[in-house]
Amino acid sequence: MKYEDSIEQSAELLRKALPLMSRQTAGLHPVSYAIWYDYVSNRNPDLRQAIDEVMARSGTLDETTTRHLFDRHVADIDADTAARVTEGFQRVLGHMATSAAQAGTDTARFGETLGRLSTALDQGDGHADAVAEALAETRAMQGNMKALQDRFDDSQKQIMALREEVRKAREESLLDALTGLANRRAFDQRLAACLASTVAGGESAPCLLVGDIDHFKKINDTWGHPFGDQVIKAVAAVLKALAPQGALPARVGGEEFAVLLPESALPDAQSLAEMVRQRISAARIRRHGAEETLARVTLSLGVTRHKLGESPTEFFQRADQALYASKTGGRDRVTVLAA
Ligand SMILES: Nc1nc2c(ncn2[C@@H]2O[C@H](COP(=O)(O)OP(=O)(O)OP(=O)(O)O)[C@@H](O)[C@H]2O)c(=O)[nH]1
Repeated sequence: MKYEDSIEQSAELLRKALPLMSRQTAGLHPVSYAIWYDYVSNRNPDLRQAIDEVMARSGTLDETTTRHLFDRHVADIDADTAARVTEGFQRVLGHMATSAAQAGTDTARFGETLGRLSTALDQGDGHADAVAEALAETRAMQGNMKALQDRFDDSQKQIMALREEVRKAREESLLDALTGLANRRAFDQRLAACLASTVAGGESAPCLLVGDIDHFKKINDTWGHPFGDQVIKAVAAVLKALAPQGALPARVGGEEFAVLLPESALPDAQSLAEMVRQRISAARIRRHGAEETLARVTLSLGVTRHKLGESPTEFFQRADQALYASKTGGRDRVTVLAA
C-alpha cells in the first residue's frame, strides 16, 4: 500500500476515519488510525473485507483484532520503522487531541460570554460595554481558532512525513540491497499474486526461470568476497537488461536468481534463458582497481511453465529441478522441464 495523498486528501480521509475509529472498543491510537485510514481510502481491499467481516460478526473492533488487522494488512515493515512511526503518530495525535480540547474550552468560554452579554442586553443596561466586550471576545476567539488551524495543519504535515517514511521503508523491505532487484520476499508475494489471478486457456501461462552462478564458492575463494559481490551485481544487471516488460527479475538467494514471466509461451521463456546464459558467459568481469580480467563466469538455468492449479512451491520446485539438471549436466546450460 502506498501513501501518496496530498495534504487535502489526507485531511479528508482523516475526517472520515476519526468517527469510525471512535466507535470501536479499541482505543484511539496510531494502530487503529492506520487501519481506519486505509479502510476509508478504499485502496486495501483485503483489509476492507476483513474489517467488514469482523464488524458484521461482532459490531466492533477490539484491541486484539485491531492489532491483528494492522499486523496482517498494514504493517509489513521492519520493527524499528514500525516503532518509530507508531511513536510519531502517537505524538501527532496527542497534539491534535490537545488542540481539540483547547478548542472545546475556548468555545465553551465564548458561549458563556455571549450568554452573559445577551442577559445584559435583555436587561437594557451597559450596551456600549457589552458590545465592546463582545468584539474583544470575538477577536480573541478568531485568534485562537487561527492558532488551532495552524496546529492542525502542522499535525497534518507531520502525518504526511510519517506516511512517506512508511512508504519508503516498505519499498526498501522488498528490494535486495546489493543488486536493487526484487528480493525473495517481493518475489514470493508477486508469484503468489500472479498464480492467484491465472486463468486457463491459450499458449500463455506464467513461466519461471531460475539461475545459479556456477562454482561461485571458487570465485569467492579465489578472488575474495567483494569480487563475488561484484559478480552477483553483474549477473543482476544482465537479468535487469534482458527481462521483458512485465517480468519480475529477482535475487532469491545468495547467488540464485529467478525471473517470473507472468504470461509467456514456454519457447519464449527458454529463448530468454538462453540469451541470459550467453550474455553472462560472454562477459568478462574486471576486478575494481585491478588490470587483469577474470576467467569466465557462467550461469546454469532451469525453465518451466505453470500448470493450472499448481501451488507456488510446486511451480518453483520444478524450475529448481530443471536448474539441478543443468548443474549435473555440466553447468553453463539451460534445461527446460515442461509442466
Ligand atoms: N560474495 C558473496 N558470496 C555469497 C553471497 N551469498 C552466498 N555466497 C556464497 O556463495 C557460495 C555458494 O556456493 P555453493 O552453493 O557451494 O555452490 P557453487 O560453488 O556456486 O557451486 P555450484 O552451484 O555447484 O556450481 C558460498 O560460498 C556462499 O558463501 C553473497 O552475497 N556474496
